[in-house]
Amino acid sequence: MNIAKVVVDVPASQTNRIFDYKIPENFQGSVKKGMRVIVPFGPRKIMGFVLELTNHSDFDRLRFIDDLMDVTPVLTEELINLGKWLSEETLSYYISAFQVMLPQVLKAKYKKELQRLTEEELPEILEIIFANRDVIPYEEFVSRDGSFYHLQKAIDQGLIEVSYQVHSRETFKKETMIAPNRESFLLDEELANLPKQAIKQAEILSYFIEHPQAILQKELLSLLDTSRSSLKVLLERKLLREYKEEVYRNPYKEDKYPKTTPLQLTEQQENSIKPILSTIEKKSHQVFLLHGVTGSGKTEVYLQSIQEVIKKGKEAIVLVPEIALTPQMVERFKGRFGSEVAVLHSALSAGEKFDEWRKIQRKQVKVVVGARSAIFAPLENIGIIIIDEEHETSYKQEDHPRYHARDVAIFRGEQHNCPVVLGSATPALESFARAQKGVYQLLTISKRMNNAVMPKVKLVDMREELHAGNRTMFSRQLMKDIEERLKRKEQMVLFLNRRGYSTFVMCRDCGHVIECPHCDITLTYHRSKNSLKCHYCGHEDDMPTKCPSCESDTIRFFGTGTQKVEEALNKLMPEARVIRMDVDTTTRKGSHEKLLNQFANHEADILLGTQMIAKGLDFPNVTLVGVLAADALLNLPDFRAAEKTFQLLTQVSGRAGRHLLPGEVVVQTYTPEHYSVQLASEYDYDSFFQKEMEIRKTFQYPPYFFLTLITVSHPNQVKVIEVTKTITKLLNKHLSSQTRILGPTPSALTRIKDRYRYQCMIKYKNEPNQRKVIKKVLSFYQKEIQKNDLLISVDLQPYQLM
Ligand SMILES: Nc1ncnc2c1ncn2[C@@H]1O[C@H](COP(=O)(O)OP(=O)(O)OP(=O)(O)O)[C@@H](O)[C@H]1O
Ligand SMILES: [Zn+2]
Ligand SMILES: [Zn+2]
Repeated sequence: MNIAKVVVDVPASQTNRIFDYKIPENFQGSVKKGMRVIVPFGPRKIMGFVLELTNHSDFDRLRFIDDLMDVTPVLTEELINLGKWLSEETLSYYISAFQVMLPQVLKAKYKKELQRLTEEELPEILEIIFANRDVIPYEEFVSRDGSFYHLQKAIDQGLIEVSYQVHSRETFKKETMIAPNRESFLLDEELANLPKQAIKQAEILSYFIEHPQAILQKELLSLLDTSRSSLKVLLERKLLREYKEEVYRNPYKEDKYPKTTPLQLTEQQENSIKPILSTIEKKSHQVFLLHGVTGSGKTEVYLQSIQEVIKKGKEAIVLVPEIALTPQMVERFKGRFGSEVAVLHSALSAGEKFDEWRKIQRKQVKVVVGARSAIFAPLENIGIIIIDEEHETSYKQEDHPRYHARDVAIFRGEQHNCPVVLGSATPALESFARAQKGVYQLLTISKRMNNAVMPKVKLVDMREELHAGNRTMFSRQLMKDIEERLKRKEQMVLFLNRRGYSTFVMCRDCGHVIECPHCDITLTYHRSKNSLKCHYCGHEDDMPTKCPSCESDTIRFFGTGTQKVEEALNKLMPEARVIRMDVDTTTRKGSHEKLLNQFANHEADILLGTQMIAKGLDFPNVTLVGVLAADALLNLPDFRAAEKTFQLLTQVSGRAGRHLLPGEVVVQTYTPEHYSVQLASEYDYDSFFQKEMEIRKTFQYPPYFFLTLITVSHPNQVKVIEVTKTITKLLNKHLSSQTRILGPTPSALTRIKDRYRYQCMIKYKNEPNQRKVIKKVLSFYQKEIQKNDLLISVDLQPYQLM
C-alpha cells in the first residue's frame, strides 16, 4: 500500500472530502489507518487523519506525506466509521467529527505566522503592524484589527505569505526511579562496611536488600524520611541506579476507595437486571430504559451488569452528567472495580485526561466512567453502555459537531452487539415515548431502597407571602423548617436556579407570566426596545406597565443570585453555617470535592447551590430540601420548560431522606397550580408524561414533531436579516408542504460579541430531503461564510433555543 486517503484539518466545505497522498518509501508499512500525519496542503503543512490505505488513486501527481504524528493509531476502525456517520448525522465536517473523539492534547495546534516576502513598501496599515519585522504571529495581526482586505491583496500579490507550524501538545510525565544496581548479597557486604555515622545510607541499603524492585524516588525519600544527599552517595558508588520512567498522572488513587462487594438485589432490581443480563448473554443489541425513582438503587444495577460484562472479558462505558461526576460517584465505581476504571472528567488537567485516555487505548482498563465525550472511548470490545440521568441536556454538545451522546451510544451499541441502558428517575419525554412504543424496553423500579418513603413536598405560594407582608426570599414555612433542623442538628440543601435570570416578566401579585399567544412559550424581554418577543415565531408585544391579568403594577423581571441568598441567610439566621456552591465557588480544581467533604463532615448546616447540587448527592443527614424559586426554570422560553422543571424538582427532592431519617421538601413558587409543580410534588411521572405529551401534540413539538434550528450571525444586522429571510424562502420552496418554517426571528440572545443573531426553525414530521436541502443552502453561502464573516449554524436536534 503506497497511497493514504487523508482527511485534512481544514474545516471548510471544499476540503470536507478525502485527499490522496503518496506514502514515502521510509514510511511504508508504518503508516496505519487511524493515524495522524502531517501533509502538505497548498503552501502549508497541516495535520490529517489517515482513513484508508490503498494502491490506487484516480489522481496523478500526488504529493507525499510529510511526517507521521503517531506511532500507533489514535482512531480505531470502528471510530473511523463512527466519525463518518457522525459528520453525516450532524452535518458537520469530517475533521470536526474526528477531532471531537480525541483528548485535547492530541489536537494539533498550529502556529500561524505572517511572513514578509518583499522589501517593497506594503500598504501603510500593514507596515504599521509589521513594524520592521519580517515575521509576525498571525494572532497579533488579528488582535490589532488588521484589515483582511489589505492582507488578502498582499497575499495575492505575493508580498506576504501565511506559514503554518504544527505543534503537537502531547506530554508524557516522567519521574525518577531508583533501583538496586547490585545483587542483594553484595549490598549486604556494603552495608556491613558502611561507616557507623552513615545511618541514612544504611537504611536505604537495608530497604533495597529487602525490596529489590525499583521505586519512585519521591516515594522512597518520604518512606525513609531522608533526603536526596544520602541517596546521591550510593548512586555515585554505583550501588544504586536511577532512571526516568513514564508514569501516569493518577488523580484517583485506588487505595483511597474502600472496596465494595455486590449487594443482594431487591426483587425490583432483580427484575430489572435480568433482561439486561440475558442480552449480554445473547450478545445482542437492545436499548433499555431503566425508570427508577430517586434512591431506588439504579447504580447497583449498573454495577452488577458491568461485573457480568467484565467476567465475559468485555468492557463498559458509563456516562454520567458532568455535574454529577462527583467524588461520590467516582468512589462507587472505583470502590467496586478499582484500577480497572478510567475516569474522564473535565475537571482533570489536559495531561491527566490524556493519561486516562491512554490507559483505555492500551487496554489497561475495563470500565470508562465519564461525561459526554467519554462515549468516544477507544474501547474495542464493548459489552455494555450505560447513560445515567439520561434526560440531562448536557449530553447534547452545543458546538460542532452537535451530537447527542445518546445517539452515539446507540450507534456504538449496534456495532458491538451489546445493550445500552438509559437510566433516570425522570426520563426525557422522547425516551419514555420510545419505551411506550416498544422501541426501548422499559424496566421499572418504583420503590426506594428499604421501602423508604419519598420525602413529603410542601408547596408554598409566594404570592400569599407577599400579601402577608413577607418581602424576603424565604417563606414563613421554609424559615420555620430550617430553624427546626438547626435545633435537631440535621442538614439541609437549599436550591436556587439561576438559569433564566431576568429574561421573563412576571406579576409578583398574581404570578401571571406573559406568554406568546401562538406558541405556549414565555415571551422574552428585550431591553433595547423595551419589548417582549417570542423567539420561536417572532410575535412581539410592548412591555406592559400593568399586569394584564390583575392590573397590579408589580409586574417585572424575575431573578436573584446565590450570593444574595447567602447574604440574606446570614442576616436572618446568623447561627446557621452555610456552604455556597456555584460556579463562582467551584472554579478552582478540587474545590467541588472540598466543599462536599466539608458538608459530609457536618461542618455546615446548609448547602446552598445551583444545578450542581441537584444530582447524585447522597448525604444521610439531609432531611430538608428547599427550592427557593421553582418558577425560574418554568418560565424559560423553551418548550421543554415544564419538563425541565418536573425533572429538576424531582431530582432535588430526591436528595432528602435517602437513609434512615425521613425527609421533607419545601418548594416556593408563584404558580403552585402549574401541573409540572403539582405532579412533581406528588412524584407522579406517569400523569406528567400524559399531560405533557398532549401539550406537545397540540403545539406540534417533539416528540411528535422534529425541530431543526438554523442560526445566522454576522456583525451587520441588515445582512443577517437578509440571509435568514433568503434561507427561510429556500427552505419553504424545497421542503415538503406539510413542513412548517418559522422565522426569521431574532434569537433570544440577539447580539453576542457584536454579532447579530437571527434564526429560523424547521418543524417537520417526515422530511427525508432535509439534509440535502440544508447542505445546498450552506454551499450556496459558502463563499460568504469564508470571506465575509458570515456564520450559519445548523442544529438538527436543538436543546438550547437561545
Ligand atoms: N440491593 C441493595 N441492598 C441494600 N442497599 C442498596 C441496594 N441497592 C442499592 N442500595 C443502596 O441504596 C442507596 C440508593 O441507591 P442509589 O444511589 O444507587 O440509587 P439511585 O437510583 O441511583 O438514586 P439517584 O437516582 O437518586 O441517584 C445507596 O446508598 C445504595 O448503596
Ligand atoms: Zn410565538
Ligand atoms: Zn397580576
